[in-house]
Amino acid sequence: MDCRGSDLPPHVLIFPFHAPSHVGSMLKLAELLCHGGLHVTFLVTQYTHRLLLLHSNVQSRFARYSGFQLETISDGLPEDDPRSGDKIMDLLQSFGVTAKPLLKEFLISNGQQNCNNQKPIKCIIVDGVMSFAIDVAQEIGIPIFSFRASSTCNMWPYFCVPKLIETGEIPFKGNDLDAPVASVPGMEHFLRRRDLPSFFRVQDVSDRDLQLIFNETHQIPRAQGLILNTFEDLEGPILAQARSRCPNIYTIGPLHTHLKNQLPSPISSNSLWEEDSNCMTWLDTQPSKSVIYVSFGSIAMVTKDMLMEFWHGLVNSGKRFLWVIRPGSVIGEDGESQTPTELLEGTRDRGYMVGWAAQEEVLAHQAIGGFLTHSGWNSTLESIVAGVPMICWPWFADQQINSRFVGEVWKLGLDMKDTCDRVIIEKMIRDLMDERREKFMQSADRMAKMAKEAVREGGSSSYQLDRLIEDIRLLSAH
Ligand SMILES: O=c1ccn([C@@H]2O[C@H](COP(=O)(O)OP(=O)(O)O[C@H]3O[C@H](CO)[C@@H](O)[C@H](O)[C@H]3O)[C@@H](O)[C@H]2O)c(=O)[nH]1
Ligand SMILES: C[C@H]1CC[C@@H]2C(C(=O)O)=CO[C@@H](O)[C@@H]21
Repeated sequence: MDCRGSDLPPHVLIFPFHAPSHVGSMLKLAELLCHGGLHVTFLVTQYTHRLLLLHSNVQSRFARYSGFQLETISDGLPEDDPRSGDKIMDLLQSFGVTAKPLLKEFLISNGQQNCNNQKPIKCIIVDGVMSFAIDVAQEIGIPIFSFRASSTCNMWPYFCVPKLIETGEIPFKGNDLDAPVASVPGMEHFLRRRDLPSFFRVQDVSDRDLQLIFNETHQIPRAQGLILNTFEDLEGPILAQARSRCPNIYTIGPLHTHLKNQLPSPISSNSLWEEDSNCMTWLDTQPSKSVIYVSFGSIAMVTKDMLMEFWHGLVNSGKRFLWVIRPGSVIGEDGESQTPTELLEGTRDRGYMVGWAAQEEVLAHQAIGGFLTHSGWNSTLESIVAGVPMICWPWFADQQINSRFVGEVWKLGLDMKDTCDRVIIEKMIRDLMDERREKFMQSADRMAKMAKEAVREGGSSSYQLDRLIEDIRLLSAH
């Protein structure tokens, strides 16, 4: 039987980069599209597939959608390669080379298959850092949308790179990272060199990583549209700038809240590590808003010295803390060093450490009063929705600019970039949790309300998601 002309729903391929949080947010998008009546094939690397089956609830969650399937592709690496966070840019570069021919082969063979109660794939949603898929889609003649997993405030400066070079603002002259940056429209009043995405801190603008993300960003307008995990009330002014380059932007975030609003079932877990649920029991025994939650996401790595600065700062602050130390995230960890007694005692009395937690649930817990974060975009959105003020310790990429927006534009917390010092950490924790708490809580409550409003029926993100689904239907019909 040939299903091409049947009234089956359009069939979309969703293809994320294999960084865990990109897979996580695009799975949320996949679930929203399935819920909206589309058929979805989700393409992940074999490595990610194995971890998803081991630690997430993807299989049970998607079992209710007959039109969903998980397919795999190679990332070209040996199975035992650690795929560690500090190699992420190498992984991104090599994936483009490996995956491009495989994607083409996959799409051609899908188009030749007989009907399996599904139409052939007629639309692609690809990660906004994998523009090779735009080439493939155009060669085959399939419409394609780009999904950039990071913030608009991160993406926009890449569009301004030619201007920044022309005005001599990059590469930076001298060592003053506090010098203002004038050539990113919409950010003139608060952007300093140190706030630009980390790849801008180069001696030479032909630097591989800056060029890589610059090129990826400049390919996005070739797609039919750009999907962003953000909402109009959060990034409106910068979205207006971005629309001058990408006129068709769908702002459908925060995705995790959007999903929860449409499917009031238990939280979707996209974990690639085993979640430690005991920390939730520990949190249940802590007073309201007394605990600072510490996590640096799925890519960041810290040295042992940094780890010790954080540990001293946390213990010396006298506050309770829940700290995620992801397996493999401490550089050179051999487990042999002696931990000072005062740290062990301070942790026993007031702390809890885990390898991985159910972060959305943690942030929503009544005991959480602050978040010491690396300012990854998903963590930032999750904190915003939970109304939890942040201390930002950006590690790389978009985190440097997200943290500036958190501290200076949205007034949702403190920016601690470019230092890792126990005294500063202790002081910032006290500021966030005690001295300046009231002020941060006011802005946090206000922004949390706007985020929830955006995904309600009639809200901006809800409207944009409907528009996206409708556009996919229209474009896939041809
Ligand atoms: O114990 C934990 C720690 C984290 N998370 C989840 O992991 C995700 C982390 O995502 P994010 O905050 O975006 O950080 P990264 O994993 O570092 O994400 C990469 O991808 C993001 C999207 O492009 C960028 O914004 C980041 O800078 C980049 O490092 C979030 O959904 C968290 O809820 C857990 O579930 N449990
Ligand atoms: C793989 C990382 C390099 C750049 C990507 C990014 C972005 O600029 O969109 C942010 O953080 C990362 O996850 C991506």
